[in-house]
Amino acid sequence: MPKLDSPSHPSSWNPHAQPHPHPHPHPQDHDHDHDHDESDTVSQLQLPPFYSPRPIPVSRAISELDLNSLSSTQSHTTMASPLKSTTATSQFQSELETDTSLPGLVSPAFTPPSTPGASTQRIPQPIVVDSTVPNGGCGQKKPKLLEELPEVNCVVRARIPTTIGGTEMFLHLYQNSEDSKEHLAIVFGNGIRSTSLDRPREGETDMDRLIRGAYTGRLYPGRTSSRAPENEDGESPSGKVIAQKAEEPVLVRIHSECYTGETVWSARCDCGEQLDEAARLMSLPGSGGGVIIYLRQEGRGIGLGEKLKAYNLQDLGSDTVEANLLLRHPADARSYGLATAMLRDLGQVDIQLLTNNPDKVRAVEGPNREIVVRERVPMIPLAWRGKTGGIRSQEVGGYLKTKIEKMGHMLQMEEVSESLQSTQI
Ligand SMILES: Nc1nc2c(ncn2[C@@H]2O[C@H](COP(=O)(O)OP(=O)(O)OP(=O)(O)O)[C@@H](O)[C@H]2O)c(=O)[nH]1
Repeated sequence: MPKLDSPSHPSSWNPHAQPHPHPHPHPQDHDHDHDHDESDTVSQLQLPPFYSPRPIPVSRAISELDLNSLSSTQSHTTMASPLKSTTATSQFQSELETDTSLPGLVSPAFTPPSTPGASTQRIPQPIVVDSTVPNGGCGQKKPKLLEELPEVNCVVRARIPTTIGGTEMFLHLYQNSEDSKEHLAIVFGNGIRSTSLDRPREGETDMDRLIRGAYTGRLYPGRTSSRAPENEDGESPSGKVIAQKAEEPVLVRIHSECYTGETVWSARCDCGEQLDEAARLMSLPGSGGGVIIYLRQEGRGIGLGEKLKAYNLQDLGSDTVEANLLLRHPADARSYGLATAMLRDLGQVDIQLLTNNPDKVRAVEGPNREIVVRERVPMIPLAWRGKTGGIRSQEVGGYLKTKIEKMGHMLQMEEVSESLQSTQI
């Protein structure tokens, strides 16, 4: 039975407490997939005193960063040669191929942002990764994983026509053996099915199956059978369904909930933009579709309330990692075992992962490499690519800088520097 959530943080603080070297994890995350060595991180940090964070405004703190001293060659991707993606869509592929100045594999160089009219419409090139070898393009850290994957069960799915060029997706809602949250799989493509959803339930009727989404083909008024007629082609009169490409790794994004970035227009992070961009790529004609695993681990697993406290600490001068530690949480309290189990349930074992986070690559592969990440597609902020609609703020610049410097995210630092310098609040 799913366990109920319980507060993960003591209600009272010890004003003399230092950031805890082994902070109490989020209840969902007791498998400690994520192996940040917090004690190391804490000892390396020049943390402000608990009750007296740096008494300077965050905007000034960021503008005072020594941007020139930042390494522009930081790289975690050291595979020997760029391999052309086997999975990119025809449009995706042609965008890549026409871009003759595409970045190299090791440290992709991107168009400096913020030059009006200089938009190149580039999209990031997939990078081959291999977690079984050192320097395989996904960091060195071995995540601590549960020995067995959690159980997951897709209880319902429904067709959702989207605002993204009329493309349709199927929203799958899961229950699991680890927590009581409603984790989701957003599936673009008509060939991807959930094994647990399709499994017959004792005593259910065809109408029960139709209502919980365990049908083939399409629903229409008056339909009574959960099995589609043989000749049904899966097209709807109003929507576009992306056809999955057989035998090719599907594009996957594992996304953690961010109420602030996805719902209330926060410019503190790039979460909303990343979700939109993942959906856009999976909606491209010929893309083969894709899966967004949407995990309810708000605030890197510490919950919304604690994240809001962390934002106040950030306004008082801490960065995103320091703020978590000051609140006695890990820098990152997330795990990805549920994502691994959900992807397996959806029949996706070879994947192309949209991420900059090296720990995600290793963690989603699971304790016995139940999933294999074949390629990583970097998530380059739109603003850095000269695209419109990208998030520009001092806060997001500082946030990305910290993710690169302290969390090992595979983005180039010089781009953050340029982005920060050109920021208009
Ligand atoms: N604690 C904390 N969480 C934050 C902050 N800003 C964003 N988040 C959370 O960070 C998470 C971002 O998750 P993702 O975008 O899936 O992943 P990521 O680790 O950034 O890696 P990518 O795959 O490269 O995007 C979400 O759960 C956000 O709510 C912050 O300042 N503090």
